[in-house]
Amino acid sequence: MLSRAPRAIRLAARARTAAVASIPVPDASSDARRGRFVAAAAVSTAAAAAFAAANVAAAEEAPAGTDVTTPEFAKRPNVLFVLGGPGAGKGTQCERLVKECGFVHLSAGDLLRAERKSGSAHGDLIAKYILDGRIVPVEITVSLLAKAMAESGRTRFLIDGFPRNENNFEGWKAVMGDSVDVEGVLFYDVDDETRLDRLLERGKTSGRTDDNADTIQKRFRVFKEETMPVVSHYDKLGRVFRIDGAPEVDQVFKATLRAVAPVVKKEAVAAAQAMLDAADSLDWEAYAALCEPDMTAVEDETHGATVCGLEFHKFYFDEGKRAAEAAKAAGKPLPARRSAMLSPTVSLQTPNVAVVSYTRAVQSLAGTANFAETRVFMAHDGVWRCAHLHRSRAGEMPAASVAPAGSSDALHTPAPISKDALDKIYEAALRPAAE
Ligand SMILES: Nc1ncnc2c1ncn2[C@@H]1O[C@H](COP(=O)(O)OP(=O)(O)OP(=O)(O)O)[C@@H](O)[C@H]1O
Ligand SMILES: O=c1ccn([C@@H]2O[C@H](COP(=O)(O)O)[C@@H](O)[C@H]2O)c(=O)[nH]1
Repeated sequence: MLSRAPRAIRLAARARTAAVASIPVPDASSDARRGRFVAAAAVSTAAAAAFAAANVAAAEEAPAGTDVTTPEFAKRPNVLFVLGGPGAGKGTQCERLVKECGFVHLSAGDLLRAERKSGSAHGDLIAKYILDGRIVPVEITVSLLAKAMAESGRTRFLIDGFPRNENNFEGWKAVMGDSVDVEGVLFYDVDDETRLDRLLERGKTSGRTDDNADTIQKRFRVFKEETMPVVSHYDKLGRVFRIDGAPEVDQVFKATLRAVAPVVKKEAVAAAQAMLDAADSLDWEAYAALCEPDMTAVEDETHGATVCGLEFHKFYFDEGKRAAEAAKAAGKPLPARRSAMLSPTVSLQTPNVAVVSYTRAVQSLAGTANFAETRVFMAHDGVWRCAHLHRSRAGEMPAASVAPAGSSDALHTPAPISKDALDKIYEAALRPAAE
């Protein structure tokens, strides 16, 4: 479940990185090949095999049954690409997002500079490309990103300064496939003149070989000609969060927080849905991983009292499991339950506190019961946990008079919620009226 995700990502990325590392990297003179997706095709074949191997390995390590109701989205890391011309303030804003929202910041440029310094076999090549303001072969960059993502053990990333061109974009897709959710692009818009001033100023102390007037002009040209088409691609998909990066840093950060709010809200809804799935499948381990240890709760079962801690809730999981085992032993139909989240709204109190309210419709053969639920979530290092739950019964409908024959067994394993259904949930959850 959620707590296991980083391990699965680690396994997948380890295999991917190994596959990418084995791809020969052309030397700096073979520029004619760049931009024609040759590298991407090479990455693709190796990565496909690596992916299959990593996914099998991850599945083999999974405790039996824990994956039954984990929606796909809950297992995948979220990625926001951060783009903008050189000197637009990407790194500055990412640093603030790390501090205030628990994102992991991976600057492709920083990773390349570190790789160069590490004495890697690609060191000279990287140094030459950076000095020329050109884009380093995608095999190197993607493998560094995949490795860093895996090593972080986390699931919420800002990938800064990447993808820099179409070839980068194809290389990323070939290696990452559907294993991550790219939420979109944070795009910092700042005119050339301002950025040039900033970079020349930064160049006085940065020690960067490319913070000089000559290389800066080359970088500006590469940005316009190669990176802007990637931004346009995401623009057409409605996935560019455009931010005016010209005002002072604090003001830009306010706009940045507004831009990331939909992504943050989506995560909170996903955490709530994962809790419902865990409850339906009586998966205590998964449920507990989504709770603060001192979670408070008011629900019909507490008769108006506020309970604190997890023991109260664990009782129902333990008893539910016992009832299921007893039913199985007696050859009776297994009890089954499935929850759907209806009309969710999310209110972000801070970037790390979200109030998720919805109607929970619980289906079982005994009938359908609706509950009004509110869950308050807190994020630590980008991981959401429930700090408070309020549930009230909101309506009930008795069982349909005729249940389809044999349906009880089929229902025992609740079907994972579909991507389409989730998209609808998110659409509803992210309506501005929720604020
Ligand atoms: N809003 C701002 N107003 C004024 N200066 C800024 C602002 N944002 C960043 N800076 C300064 O501009 C310089 C470039 O910022 P930063 O390194 O964040 O840009 P970047 O987009 O990451 O650049 P690059 O792509 O070249 O790495 C830094 O010296 C930074 O302190
Ligand atoms: O994906 C990438 C990112 C960076 N590069 C090279 O590094 C420099 C500096 O990048 P910054 O984002 O400004 O730190 C860039 O001009 C490229 O030469 C890259 O090739 N691919």
